Amino acid sequence: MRGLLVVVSGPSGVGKGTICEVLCRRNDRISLSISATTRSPRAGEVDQVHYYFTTPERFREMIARGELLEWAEVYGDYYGTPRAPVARMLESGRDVILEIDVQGALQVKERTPGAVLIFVWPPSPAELERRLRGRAKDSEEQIARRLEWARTELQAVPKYDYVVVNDQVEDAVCKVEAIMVAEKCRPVYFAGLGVVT
Ligand SMILES: Nc1nc2c(ncn2[C@@H]2O[C@H](COP(=O)(O)OP(=O)(O)O)[C@@H](O)[C@H]2O)c(=O)[nH]1
Ligand SMILES: Nc1ncnc2c1ncn2[C@@H]1O[C@H](COP(=O)(O)OP(=O)(O)O)[C@@H](O)[C@H]1O
Repeated sequence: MRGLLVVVSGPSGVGKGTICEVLCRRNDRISLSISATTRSPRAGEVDQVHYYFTTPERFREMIARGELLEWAEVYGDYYGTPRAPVARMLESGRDVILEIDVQGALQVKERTPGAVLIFVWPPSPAELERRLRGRAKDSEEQIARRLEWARTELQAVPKYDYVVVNDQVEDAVCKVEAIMVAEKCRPVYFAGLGVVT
């Protein structure tokens, strides 16, 4: 059976990366898609592991060749999902998580029927700011920009299928796992197996 395509979005610092890492670590049928980006690597980030770090020229080539499932400009840099690895993993039956922004998520929703969109939300605005600062990976200017953008992203929440509040990481991961199990029991998921024609 084809894998499930799950989109995880939410404001910067809410804990998307933390949730997805735990989810993939304990479910060996779930893979995280590696995005391409023109942003510079942060300390500790490894090319081809955390992102495919690339130039704006190369990124524009990928767009022109149709190599990206979706792409968007976020905080002044380009980010996009390489299409081929995602298609390969889904066809082999693996579930795939795209940790991407709202603009990209809505493109996936339009182009990929069956994709499940999950929005991760903080327990409070103050806690979001605390996490963003606690991560200590962004400048004050970058933090202000990310908090401002969080207010814009909030408007897209009704277009998502689910909202998961990330209070305790363990609870949030369990909720994402539960959503994935439930989505795999929808009749539409069995199209092609003779259950739905
Ligand atoms: N549309 C799109 N957004 C992405 C992609 N990869 C990452 N993003 C989003 O880009 C934003 C910035 O990501 P990043 O630079 O890693 O910063 P962080 O979210 O603050 O850790 C986040 O909202 C990510 O979800 C992608 O392939 N496509
Ligand atoms: N449920 C949580 N409670 C407390 N801190 C958290 C929680 N989830 C994530 N964090 C912390 O918040 C910071 C931002 O998390 P991260 O996963 O990098 O966010 P994002 O990927 O959404 O930008 C990290 O320091 C992380 O350890």
